[in-house]
Amino acid sequence: MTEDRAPLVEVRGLGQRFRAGPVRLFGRTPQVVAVDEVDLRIHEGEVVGLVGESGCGKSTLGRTMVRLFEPTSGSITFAGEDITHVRGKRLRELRRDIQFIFQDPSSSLDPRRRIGSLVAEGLEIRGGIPAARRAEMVAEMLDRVGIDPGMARRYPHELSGGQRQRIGIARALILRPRFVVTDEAVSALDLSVQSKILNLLRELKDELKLTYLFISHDLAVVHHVADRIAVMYLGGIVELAPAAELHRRPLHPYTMSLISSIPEGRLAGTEPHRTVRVEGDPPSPVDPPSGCRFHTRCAFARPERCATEKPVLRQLGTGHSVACHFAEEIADGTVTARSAPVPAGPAVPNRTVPDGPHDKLNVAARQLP
Ligand SMILES: Nc1ncnc2c1ncn2[C@@H]1O[C@H](COP(=O)(O)OP(=O)(O)OP(=O)(O)O)[C@@H](O)[C@H]1O
Repeated sequence: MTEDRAPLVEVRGLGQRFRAGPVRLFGRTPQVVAVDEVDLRIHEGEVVGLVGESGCGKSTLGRTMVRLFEPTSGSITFAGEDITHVRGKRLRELRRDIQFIFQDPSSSLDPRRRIGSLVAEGLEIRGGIPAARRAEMVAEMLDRVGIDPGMARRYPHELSGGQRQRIGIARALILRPRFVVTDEAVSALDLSVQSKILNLLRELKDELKLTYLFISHDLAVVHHVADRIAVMYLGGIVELAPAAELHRRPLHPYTMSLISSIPEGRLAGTEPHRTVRVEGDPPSPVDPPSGCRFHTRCAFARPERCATEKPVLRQLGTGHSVACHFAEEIADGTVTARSAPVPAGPAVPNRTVPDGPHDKLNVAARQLP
């Protein structure tokens, strides 16, 4: 992706904190640091995938970017306009250009309203479109997302999960937005339905010239649709690279662990270079670890540096950035895993590893003390 043209969406130092519990009169009220100083640029026509474990802040980042939340720090620029704090009329106008597709269409579709009326909602709010034209536009959009326009009089509960997600997509796209955030858009669906919805999203992107931030906890799903992938851990982006490059040459131990956990065969055309396992749950975002937030689970961590100094996201190749102090050394094998024998349990299968420096690093990580 060319980096020199102006991005459609850009966030700088974006932060989102939530209060965690009641306000304390004395001492600091605890806060969840859901998104921590994120920088990200998304170009027109691009699909950027955002992956990471549950609770790492993906949804919050996506919702903040489309201004469902007002950020607590940093800035958001859309098509050259600073939209960080826009409100009222301008924020409502922005809804034409920026939309969000939710994971669970059932909960975002009012069960008392008919499909046609649900899809037309954005047009009604926008106003100025005669009812007959609105009905036409709804029929066209339903047809476009693979729903028979004759079903416009049905209610959401009469549809399957996949059909409901198609309605969710139609609702988001009826105003012809330019930027769409999809949040776990296929996670609640059966595998066979997932691939149909992913194909639909891809076709619509080309046809309607959309730009996506595609959020999913599933790296294999993201790999199918994304041009670039951002890997998120405990509020921050730890690696960002073109999709193929990320799978060929992951540089962050956390990304390696995500790739290692994908069952063989789900990532066509890629071979994991090593097996890196990460154990335990992520630490609490209320009290995140010092230094590198991943150091408490990283087999390569050198506490003297990793526990004290926060790594910045730095570029290590064309369009490939990583936030790890030792990325080069891990890649060339001069920093190896502080690995102990893998605890008893099912062995991690060794996979076919291509020649190269990564061969040295077929390790299984354990949780560090
Ligand atoms: N409105 C809120 N108030 C307080 N804490 C919140 C709020 N929304 C999110 N959080 C917290 O912020 C952190 C990030 O949550 P978020 O939902 O963004 O993560 P996620 O990566 O999208 O996970 P999931 O896929 O499970 O939704 C979590 O610790 C979550 O509990």
